[in-house]
Amino acid sequence: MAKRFKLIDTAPKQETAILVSVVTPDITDQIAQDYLTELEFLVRTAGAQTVKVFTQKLPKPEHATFVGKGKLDEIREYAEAEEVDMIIFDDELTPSQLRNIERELKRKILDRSNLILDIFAKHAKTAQAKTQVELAQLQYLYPRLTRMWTHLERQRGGIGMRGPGETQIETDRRIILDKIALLKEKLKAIDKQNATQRKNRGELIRVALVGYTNVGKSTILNMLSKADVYIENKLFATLDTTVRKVVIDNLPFLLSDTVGFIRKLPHHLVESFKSTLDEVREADVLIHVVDISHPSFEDHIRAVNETLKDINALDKPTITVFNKIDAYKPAVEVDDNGEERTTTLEGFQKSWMAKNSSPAIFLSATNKTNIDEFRDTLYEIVSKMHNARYPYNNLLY
Ligand SMILES: Nc1nc2c(ncn2[C@@H]2O[C@H](COP(=O)(O)OP(=O)(O)OP(=O)(O)O)[C@@H](O)[C@H]2O)c(=O)[nH]1
Repeated sequence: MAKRFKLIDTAPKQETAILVSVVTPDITDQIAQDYLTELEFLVRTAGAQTVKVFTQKLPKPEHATFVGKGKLDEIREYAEAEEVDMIIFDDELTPSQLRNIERELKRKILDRSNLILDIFAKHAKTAQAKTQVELAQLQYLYPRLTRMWTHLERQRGGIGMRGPGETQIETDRRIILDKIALLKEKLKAIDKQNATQRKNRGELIRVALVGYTNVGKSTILNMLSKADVYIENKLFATLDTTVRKVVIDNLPFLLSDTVGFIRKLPHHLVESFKSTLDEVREADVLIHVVDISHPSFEDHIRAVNETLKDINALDKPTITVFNKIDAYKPAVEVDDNGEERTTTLEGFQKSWMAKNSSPAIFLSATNKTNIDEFRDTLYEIVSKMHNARYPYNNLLY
């Protein structure tokens, strides 16, 4: 008798997610929409699929449950009917909000911080990035420990790990605090090692690429150094600082790529990634890359400048590179009289130049448009610095 085989689908099922955000009066609808689009991109980068978005306008997020009771019921009904795997909130939830929401919705609950940490964990490659992510994860976990202890106990081998007179939670708190202290020590040692490495690289002029995530920094680094840097249309493809020696017309300098910036970055993450930004802090010149095809690129510029200000790097000589001009879409705005105003690329360029004195280049790394102009500008700035540093030996390598 012929055997009948049943085909079994072995491909892992993509997890589905509902996104939830609160729109407060201090942000415009456009910004609220932009945050959601960004969250959806984060979800995709993490490997899940967004199936529904819930938003609620509130003066501020509800203290106990982030959104109101009615909205929570709506979310629960939808999640149950459609069997959605997880609900993701667009802000960092407090430990008690997380507990309350979990009790109500009985599903996996994540927040923006969680999601970013997860993506960072996947992308971390060097010891430094891995240590930084682990530290941030533990700092996130510590105040939310109540529901996590069983997991930790299991990880540590369960019974027998407890100190004298400690409850399980206390044991886990101790485990976490010990681990946090250990990771901080490890990071300090790595930082020291990196500082020595930076010193040993000699006195070449140092240029750092900075910018919002996914703007094309790695593509530009590649283009200039012909290095094979990992490029992907995902957020935070670059977590580790990459440094390349670049030579333009006999002029050598160092070029580094750093972690992309993002709004609403979890506080712990900013803290633990501060040392990654040493490369930026110690650079002589910054190349601030902007994705001009993004509808909120001006907001991104502000977010990056705020971080630069935080690390005292805002006053460094900077070239602003408006990348992706091939994909620029003229912005249409309605003015106070109800008239539509279209900002063309040329129009924006003119108004930017009128307001800013530092060099700005409009280019497309993909189509190689205006690359020579960019190289020339970079050469001019770096060579001036190089010559000032080595007045008697211009061609020092
Ligand atoms: N249309 C267009 N896309 C570009 C251009 N330059 C880069 N990209 C695309 O933008 C995406 C992100 O590029 P990356 O170079 O990885 O960006 P990044 O800023 O290093 O990203 P992070 O490491 O995530 O911060 C990729 O899909 C690139 O192919 C450009 O000039 N035009």
